[in-house]
Amino acid sequence: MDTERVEADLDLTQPLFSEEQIQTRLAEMARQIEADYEGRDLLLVGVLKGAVMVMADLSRELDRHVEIDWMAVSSYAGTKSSGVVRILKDLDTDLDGRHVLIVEDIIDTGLTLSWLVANLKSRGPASVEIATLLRKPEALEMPVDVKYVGFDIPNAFVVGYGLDYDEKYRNLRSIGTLAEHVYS
Ligand SMILES: O=P(O)(O)OC[C@H]1O[C@H](OP(=O)(O)OP(=O)(O)O)[C@H](O)[C@@H]1O
Ligand code: HPA
Ligand SMILES: [Mg+2]
Repeated sequence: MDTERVEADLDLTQPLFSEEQIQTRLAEMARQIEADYEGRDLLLVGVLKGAVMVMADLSRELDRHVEIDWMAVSSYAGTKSSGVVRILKDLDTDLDGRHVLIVEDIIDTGLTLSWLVANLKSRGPASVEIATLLRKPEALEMPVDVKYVGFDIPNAFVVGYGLDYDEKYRNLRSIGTLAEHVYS
């Protein structure tokens, strides 16, 4: 299967958001972010690897200067959150006095982001907010205060546009739900 084109896997997914729907929503979020951070420096912190596509498109939609940095944290094995968050790669940037906007692909249980927000807040930033493309309200286990949400989605495993199952499907332009028999 790995040698076949990624579209061959599309029969395993149900479409949820098209490329166009994603880009339209990101543009709306960008307008909000531009207004809210007017006159203030802004540091975008992307969470590897899932947020790569959101960061690329959201940051280019912003009509202003931003800095971009990355963290890699991991809590997932397969389709289940382990609840234990590890830093795999830390920021290169000192957060002292900075306005930080975390850019994420998805908030599922909230374990990753609740941990990450607390971690970044301990570094003396002026502010820490979250922008996520997707959120699963029914899956939330830890409360997370999210300022910018693209779409609230049902509690099913989704792939595409950065989101993976077993490191695959990240390069799909659209987002779909993965057929349950693939991972159960
Ligand atoms: O709200 P939660 O239940 O904590 O889940 C959300 C997190 O899980 C995914 O990352 P993952 O750990 O799979 O790493 P990846 O981005 O490299 O795929 C996703 O990108 C979020 O960071
Ligand atoms: O639904 C999901 N899909 C892919 N990765 C994820 N990480 C948390 N939730 C998800
Ligand atoms: Mg993942």
